[in-house]
Amino acid sequence: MKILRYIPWVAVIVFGLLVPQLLGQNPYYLNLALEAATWALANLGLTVILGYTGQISLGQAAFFGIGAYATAIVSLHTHSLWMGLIAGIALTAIFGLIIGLSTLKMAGHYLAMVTIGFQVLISLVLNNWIPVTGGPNGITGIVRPHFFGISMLDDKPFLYLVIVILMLVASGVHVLRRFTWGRALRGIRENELAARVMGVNAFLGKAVAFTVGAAIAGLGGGLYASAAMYISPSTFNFTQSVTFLAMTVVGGAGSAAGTILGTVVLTLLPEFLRFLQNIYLVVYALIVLVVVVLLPGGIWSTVERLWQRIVAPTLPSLKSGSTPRPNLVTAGAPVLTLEGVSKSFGGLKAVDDMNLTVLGQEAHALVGPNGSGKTTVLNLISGVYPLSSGTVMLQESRINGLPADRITARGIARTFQNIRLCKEMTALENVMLGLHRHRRATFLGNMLGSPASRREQRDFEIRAMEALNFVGLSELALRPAVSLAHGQQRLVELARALVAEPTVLLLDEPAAGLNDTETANLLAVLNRLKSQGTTILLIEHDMALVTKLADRLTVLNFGRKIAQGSVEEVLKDPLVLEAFLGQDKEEEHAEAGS
Ligand SMILES: Nc1ncnc2c1ncn2[C@@H]1O[C@H](COP(=O)(O)OP(=O)(O)OP(=O)(O)O)[C@@H](O)[C@H]1O
Repeated sequence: MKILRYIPWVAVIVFGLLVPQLLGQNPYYLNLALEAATWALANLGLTVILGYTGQISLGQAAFFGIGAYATAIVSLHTHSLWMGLIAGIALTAIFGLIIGLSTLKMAGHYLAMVTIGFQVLISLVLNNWIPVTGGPNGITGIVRPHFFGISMLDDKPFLYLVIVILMLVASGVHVLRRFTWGRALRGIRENELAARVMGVNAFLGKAVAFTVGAAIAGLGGGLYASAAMYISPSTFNFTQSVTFLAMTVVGGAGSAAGTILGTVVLTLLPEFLRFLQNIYLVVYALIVLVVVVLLPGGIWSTVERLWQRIVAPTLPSLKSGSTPRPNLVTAGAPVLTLEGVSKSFGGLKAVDDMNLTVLGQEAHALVGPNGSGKTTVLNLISGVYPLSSGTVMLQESRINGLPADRITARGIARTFQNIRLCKEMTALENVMLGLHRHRRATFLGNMLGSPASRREQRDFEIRAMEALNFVGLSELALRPAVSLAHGQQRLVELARALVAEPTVLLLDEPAAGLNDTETANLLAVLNRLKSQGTTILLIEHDMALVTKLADRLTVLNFGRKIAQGSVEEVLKDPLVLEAFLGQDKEEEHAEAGS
């Protein structure tokens, strides 16, 4: 029932608006609620950075602090909290962007170290830049606004204001997750290389995630400063950053609702544990650990799973008869040209002076013994590796030297030998990621749930369903990729490449690991693609499949091209026979020896 889907929204809004009423006039609880609501904003920033994009930030309290101080200082000078908030958001966004830019060179633990360093630096500045920050004494007398003529000096109306702002930001973060940019960020988290090859500029995505995540924390910090009317550096230290991280992870970093839940739970927990006096921190830490270990997706992921059992998501509709269309090029015209392409890894020449021309609408197979450089050729074409020398032309334009996402945008799409799907995302979402290069809606539009974002979402859903239907998997569209069989995962990858409407489709051993039935099914799909005029460059060890599909064949051995031509011609070539027979003999020896 569609109406059931709105119940969580209504429940959240009613609960949020009831909280100030339920707390009555108790100043302690009102303060606690104000604190939790502003912390929840800092944590929503972390949802975008960590939960969606998978980037560790241990400096969220620094962003929160920069927002608080900038808001306090500017609002004290201008007597306007709104001016203060704008300054706070802008300044934290700039700092967020700077940290985000460091992701070009840093990832994982190194990035975590950068954010810790940033946190420590900001704490030092807040403590020691006394003329501006007031040093350890902090800043007092921070203004509270008038809003539509209502004074916010009382905690209760101010709490209402903060809760409304929190809900607006939370709904922005929530809807971002399902639209194009949110999907791209999640793609970066789950499989950055796959996302890049599907046309996502991962560096830009991470920089934007940090900028937006920091700006949201800055907003939270500004509201915190106004709520407390007094700030000092001790509120924005490393311990607070760790607390923010714990709140986000315990609730569920991957969703806005989980983040708010985690913030509420870990704000209230110390209150419930006060009776334990000295050992309450130990118990607090144990509870956090237990939740993190037992519920890796956070408390909310369990709630979400239960909810999906009650309200099962419905399959998007399919337009009958439509199929993904390749970007057609003239049959027989050169489409993809490699000239003098070489790639060395240290002393090893994996590809050596390779020349290759793929013609329009042909299926061209690249074969050769193990380690002969086939996958490296595909990696060079798709921008995964830079070339050591040579050029790669797609029709008239040179594509080597471009980043992978721009090469995809020019018309190259590929699959991988070792399947690279975003495993926690559904098959449908994985395929929709392949449509990233066709996006129109902006990041902000996605967060605001703009009509353009909604239209794009519907259009992408239909196109992705068509592609899944084309490979025979539309019924499994809503299953997480990780739950699909190996052969099905290969077809999802193929569907993901098809929706990009490539000029040239690169397939790296699509039949690897498939049984006979799955291989026959794959061959039928590839033959249908061929009959539509798709230009295909394929690596494959299954020579039966190659013989049935390929128009021409190029053979590599030790990184060098040793033969090229029609399948029949090439398979009679003595050099080719020697290369393959040599390999067979090696394999026989190996088997005899084992
Ligand atoms: N990133 C890398 N770093 C170092 N060496 C590499 C790298 N990628 C490939 N190589 C080496 O380059 C050579 C060619 O590897 P490549 O994977 O292109 O061969 P292949 O023909 O695709 O093999 P297979 O059929 O087994 O997949 C191999 O010796 C491999 O070890």
